[in-house]
Amino acid sequence: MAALTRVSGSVGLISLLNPPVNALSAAVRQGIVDTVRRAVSDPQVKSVVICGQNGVFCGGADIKEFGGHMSGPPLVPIFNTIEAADKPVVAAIEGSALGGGLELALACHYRITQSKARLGLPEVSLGLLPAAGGTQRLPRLIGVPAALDLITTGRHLTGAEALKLGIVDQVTDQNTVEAAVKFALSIVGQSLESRRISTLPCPCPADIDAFFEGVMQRVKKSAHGAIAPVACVQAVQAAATLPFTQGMQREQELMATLFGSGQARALQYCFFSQRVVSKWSSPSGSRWDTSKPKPVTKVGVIGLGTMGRGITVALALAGLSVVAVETQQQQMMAAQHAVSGMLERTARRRGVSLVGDQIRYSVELEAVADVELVIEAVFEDMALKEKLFKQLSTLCKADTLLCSNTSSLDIDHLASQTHSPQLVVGMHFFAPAHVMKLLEVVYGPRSAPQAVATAMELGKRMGKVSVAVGNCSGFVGNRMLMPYVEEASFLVEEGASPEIVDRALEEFGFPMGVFRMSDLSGLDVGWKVRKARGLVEPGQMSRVRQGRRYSPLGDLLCEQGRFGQKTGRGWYLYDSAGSREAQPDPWLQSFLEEYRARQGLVSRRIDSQEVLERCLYALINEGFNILQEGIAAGPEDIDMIYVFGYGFPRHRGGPMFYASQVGLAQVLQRLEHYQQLHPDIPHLRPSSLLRRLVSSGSPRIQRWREIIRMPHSSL
Ligand SMILES: CC(C)(COP(=O)(O)OP(=O)(O)OC[C@H]1O[C@@H](n2cnc3c(N)ncnc32)[C@H](O)[C@@H]1OP(=O)(O)O)[C@@H](O)C(=O)NCCC(=O)NCCSC(=O)C[C@@H](O)CCCCCCCCCCCCC(=O)O
Ligand SMILES: NC(=O)c1ccc[n+]([C@@H]2O[C@H](COP(=O)([O-])OP(=O)(O)OC[C@H]3O[C@@H](n4cnc5c(N)ncnc54)[C@H](O)[C@@H]3O)[C@@H](O)[C@H]2O)c1
Repeated sequence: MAALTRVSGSVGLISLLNPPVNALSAAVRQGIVDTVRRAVSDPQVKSVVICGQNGVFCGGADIKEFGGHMSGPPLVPIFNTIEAADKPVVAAIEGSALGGGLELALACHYRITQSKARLGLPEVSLGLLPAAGGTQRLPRLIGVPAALDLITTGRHLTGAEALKLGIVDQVTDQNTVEAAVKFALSIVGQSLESRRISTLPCPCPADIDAFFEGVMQRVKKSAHGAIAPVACVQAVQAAATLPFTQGMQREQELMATLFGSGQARALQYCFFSQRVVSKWSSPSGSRWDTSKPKPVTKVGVIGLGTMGRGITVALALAGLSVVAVETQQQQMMAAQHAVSGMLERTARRRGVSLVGDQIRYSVELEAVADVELVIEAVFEDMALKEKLFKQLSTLCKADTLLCSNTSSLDIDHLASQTHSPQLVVGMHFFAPAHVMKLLEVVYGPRSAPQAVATAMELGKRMGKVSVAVGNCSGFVGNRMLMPYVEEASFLVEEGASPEIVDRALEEFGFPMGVFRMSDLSGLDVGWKVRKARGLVEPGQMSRVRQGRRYSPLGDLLCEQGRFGQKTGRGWYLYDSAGSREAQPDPWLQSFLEEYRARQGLVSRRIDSQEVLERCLYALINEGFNILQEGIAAGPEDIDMIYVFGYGFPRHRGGPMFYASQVGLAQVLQRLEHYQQLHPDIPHLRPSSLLRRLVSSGSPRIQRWREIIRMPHSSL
């Protein structure tokens, strides 16, 4: 899995071969040991170049090996041997040098890279740290602050950025291996003393203790309970304060604490799930590998409110031409201004040039007549959308895909308004649409495989994690959110405060609890939806609606004009309208006391365990219903939707993975317990799929799809 050839007379060229990313599997590691030994002992070899075949240097350790028994030679001694070699070793980096791949390059004496190659130490995103010397060599090479940034965020750099930071010695736009071989020939016989990074002193900031204290505080705050970023800081601190050998020992100790952790398992599950969801399939049998996307270069966006603006920016940044239509003149002007601002800021942050001239604005719907795909983002009003889809179906080209950004309305019904229902799918973006990574692609029974494939491909071009899901009210994400939010309100009726509920969820790892989140997005949004569903009875306090338990608390707050941050009060109090600093509101406390008294509710103490169980198990239970109905193809789809769209802590793997870690039998038992206490709450009734999985012995999450597909008795 690694080959040695002699090129240009005296250069030993070692090529890693393990497609697609030359991951450092046991066989590759053994290959490196053997080829390095041969190259070093061959008198005809004067210098060495290490490269990867097929245009990729190395994607790091083989993550698939982490789940099982690790065999084969370990990386640390291999890299130490390379660094200690008395012949110059040059890394020729094409494609990617990530994780162990970059650590291999850091053990070499020189690094030459393609300008567009991706370099980085992304182990933290897998719940690990760079444990083949990365935490000790990188700070010695580029200094502590820059190394900390890369190691604690895991972000990737381009070759050009890596050159600026001093990680590589040369960047080329020519053939990288040829450039490296030429370079290797030119340095034969030169001293390697200053090229062995492990022997260099570690450049440190002045007051090192205060510096690390500050860094640790910042990292802990943004980690939301993830342990790997904290361990990364500790490892770099060891590089800054200890000799290399002791630092390496500390790196290994810290890695040992992370390696078998539940968080590492969850994060590695997320890595593979993100790839699993791109391989979509639908119950009708259409699949990613048999459905060819239609080429799309020009897209129409209808409605330039909150969502339409972000979608326009996302499309333009992906290099597509956009025709943006808004009927309200004033909105149009505001939208043009907002889109330019978003583009400028994003372009500046990404270091790319502006792409605003690809957008054409119009107040006439006819402007989209020649686009290949339309994304509708007008008000959430079925009558309005029906009319629009009828018009679009007539005025667009016969093969134009018509997509809706609706958050909950029936995609099949919209499709039925058009001449070609097979060309209609949902493209459900999340706000802000140019930032949020999630895209739910909603197919109906009549959607053509090509329509789904095209929407999925377009999502990918915009850098989204696209998940294909079936059509139902709220699709996957919002449907599961409903029981979660409802449970939170029930808990407040029963005696909790919004602060108690939010604190428990934030300690679990959500960036915001239910109530802070509702205040941010606006209480009126849910109010409108409940009104449309006929659930709102103005001024009424009844706790049963449409035959099931209902909490009117949100409606009562809206009736008081409390819409959240935008009005300066909602579940919390804010200094002023638009302010973000949430304070507990004494008014709300007395309002709740009065409410409970009028309802005859006796307030009780509610602890964080109950908050987590009631909110999360209700959400998870709905996830099982969704899987059972085939709305999501597998647990990975649900988990990626929650991680990328709803802030579910990635280090918990998503709701379904979390349930598998808690134990399905335990989740079932607690749901049964709460259902007995609250028989009027239907979403606490355990899903029959959950029961089936438990009676099948609670198999690993990777096996759930088999059980879901198995025919079963409905008794
Ligand atoms: C490389 C990429 C950027 C390429 O992206 P692209 O879009 O082109 O392709 P895909 O992402 O679709 O990938 C294609 C295909 O390849 C699979 N794959 C990718 N990378 C890997 C990998 N590293 N390992 C395995 N498989 C990989 C991917 O799954 C796709 O296949 P699929 O079938 O799913 O379609 C991009 O792929 C990417 O970003 N890859 C990951 C890069 C990364 O994160 N690298 C870091 C890996 S971790 C690492 O390197 C650790 C090192 O620091 C070494 C540490 C040594 C530790 C050894 C263990 C010590 C244990 C000590 C504990 C002791 C405990 C005790 O004492 O008990
Ligand atoms: N806001 C969110 O967080 C969010 C998230 C996901 C999905 N959505 C969905 O996206 C859609 C739009 O939501 P929004 O929050 O951007 O709404 P919005 O009220 O901010 O904007 C809607 C825009 O559509 C325009 N419009 C109305 N009728 C039109 C027509 N016939 N032709 C052209 N423009 C027209 C309005 O003037 C307005 O500018 C809704 O279906 C909503 O459910 C919203």
